[in-house]
Amino acid sequence: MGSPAGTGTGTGLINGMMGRNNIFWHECAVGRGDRQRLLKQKGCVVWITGLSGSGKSTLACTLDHELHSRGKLTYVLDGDNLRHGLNRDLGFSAHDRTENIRRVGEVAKLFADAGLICIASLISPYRRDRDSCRAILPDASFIEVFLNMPLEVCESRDPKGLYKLARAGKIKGFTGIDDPYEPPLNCEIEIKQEEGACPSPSAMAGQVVSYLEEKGFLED
Ligand SMILES: Nc1ncnc2c1ncn2[C@@H]1O[C@H](COP(=O)(O)OS(=O)(=O)O)[C@@H](OP(=O)(O)O)[C@H]1O
Ligand SMILES: Nc1ncnc2c1ncn2[C@@H]1O[C@H](COP(=O)(O)OP(=O)(O)O)[C@@H](O)[C@H]1O
Repeated sequence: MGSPAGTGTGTGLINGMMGRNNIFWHECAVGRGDRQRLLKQKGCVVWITGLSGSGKSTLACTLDHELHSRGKLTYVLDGDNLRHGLNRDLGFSAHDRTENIRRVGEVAKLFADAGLICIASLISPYRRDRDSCRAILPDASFIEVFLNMPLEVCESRDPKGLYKLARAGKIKGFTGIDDPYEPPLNCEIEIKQEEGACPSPSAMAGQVVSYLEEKGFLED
């Protein structure tokens, strides 16, 4: 299943489909289904979006640990971390954020095709960019998780002191302060405060694990 739409024939080149600029798609005999059977799980992308300080990295790592302890193969793509390497040339303009999300979406797609449960945690403030990532994944294998924490909560946490700098005008274009965040309209999972309290990291991860179990991603 190595073709662009995940529907390859398993033999040789698929002419026409990717024949753009004389570049063709090459199919291998071992496909996504074979890898999934080996791993006893289904490849997918858990895409965590939310404001800085909403708990994206905390959820990603807690979920990673929980799935790993259940014998599942996972990999975390964290926005902050990727900006040290793959995306080190990008800043925080709308154009650069879009390119950031496009690249991470493509990498996440490869991990999912490899059969892994890929956990991506990025602010990803633009709906259109998240939807573009969803569009390149096979049906239902893009799971958007909205960490819906109020700005006041995120700002009061401020573990890196960035909100303080943004309020002081020392960082320009900070998401939620003077740069936009577009909440999802149709996400698979929303994590929010209950009676004014944020769920614990293990409760947040539990919500995602339940979804993955229910939809059959934790078996082949
Ligand atoms: N201007 C501005 N706006 C938002 N965030 C900023 C900014 N400058 C630096 N940072 C730090 O970068 C982290 C977000 O990187 P992402 O790759 O997730 O951002 S984005 O998806 O491209 O919007 C973000 O990490 P998290 O706090 O983990 O979200 C910040 O630490
Ligand atoms: N569910 C939670 N309950 C309480 N504090 C949390 C929770 N999730 C994250 N935090 C704390 O909030 C801060 C920001 O979390 P982090 O995961 O770094 O957010 P993000 O990756 O979205 O910037 C950290 O200090 C973290 O310990």
